[in-house]
Amino acid sequence: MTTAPLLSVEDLTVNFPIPGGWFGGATSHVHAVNKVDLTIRPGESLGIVGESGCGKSTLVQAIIGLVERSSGKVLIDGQDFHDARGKRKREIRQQMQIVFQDPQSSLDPRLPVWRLITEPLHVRGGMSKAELRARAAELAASVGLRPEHLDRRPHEFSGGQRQRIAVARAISTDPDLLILDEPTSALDVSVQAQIINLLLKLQRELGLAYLMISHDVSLVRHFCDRVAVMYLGQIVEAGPAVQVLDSPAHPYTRTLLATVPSLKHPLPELAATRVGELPNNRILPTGCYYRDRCSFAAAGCDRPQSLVEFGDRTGTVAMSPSDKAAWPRSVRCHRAQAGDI
Ligand SMILES: Nc1ncnc2c1ncn2[C@@H]1O[C@H](COP(=O)(O)OP(=O)(O)OP(=O)(O)O)[C@@H](O)[C@H]1O
Repeated sequence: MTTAPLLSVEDLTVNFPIPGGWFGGATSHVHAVNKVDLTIRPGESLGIVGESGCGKSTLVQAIIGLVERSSGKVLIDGQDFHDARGKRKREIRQQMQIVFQDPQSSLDPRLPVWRLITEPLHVRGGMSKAELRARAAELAASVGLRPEHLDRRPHEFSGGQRQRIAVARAISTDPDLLILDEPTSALDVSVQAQIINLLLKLQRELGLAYLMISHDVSLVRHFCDRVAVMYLGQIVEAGPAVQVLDSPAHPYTRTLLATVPSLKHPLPELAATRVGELPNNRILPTGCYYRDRCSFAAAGCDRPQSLVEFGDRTGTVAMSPSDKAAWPRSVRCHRAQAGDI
């Protein structure tokens, strides 16, 4: 049995114009997100990993409508929320909420906790102050805050508690999907696990789907069902998190993982990068975007590479018999597809 996707992203592209031309026009563009396709089913969690500047934040901000897409579609339950208008647009938008990295800057310091938590409901309208307070108390309890916290201001809380407030606010509209933008990276290590456990508990209780971006590959392996690896605005490899992160296929994924000492790798030689930094994303390379940095580059890499499903490198389908067994692995590298590397 397969479940229809909750979120479908099709061919999503975001180019930022760089002003400087005649009369203030754009002379060139930053190609931040390049033709990304992804899906998330109800209750599933997808992690996006990749080095700084690869386009993770822009991708999720384009999905939720915080940055303008240049082309492509974002469908929630089959409906494109960018094309919807008025009340319908707000309804679709409320199915997705975002939790940012830094709770300090995402919470208005002037408001008490009960108002912060119920801000999205306040904006939606139709609830009395007493109803909002009652809902705030329920939400606070579900994230581990106490009733006496409701009248305090954000500065009276620790970083971990502030992130609990941000999570309570994000779930206030009963969304189906939470976007988690590095949700624990601004927190002390001792507190990170508490927030992750809270998110896992809420996922079990509320059936939430998560789209998480993170630099922390070990966290993504632990937290997410599936992972997509981004390089220069493209997804270069995707599949079940454990399989992709334990036996990476794309040379870039191997390089990324070679910098994570806590992961165990079955491959003897992981690092596949010869030289260099993330290339200039104002002028996209022809052919494989990773070609100039890849020690496996060969004939054929100068042609554009497609993200193609391929056989499981470990030879097992790990998650049978659940729906998750249907997850394909895919890679954007013709040499990996052919089993050459
Ligand atoms: N508003 C903007 N105008 C121009 N370029 C931008 C803008 N926002 C992001 N970029 C560029 O788009 C590219 C992708 O940036 P983005 O922040 O999405 O990457 P990231 O993978 O999230 O990085 P990090 O992990 O450091 O947050 C970068 O080259 C960045 O400089």
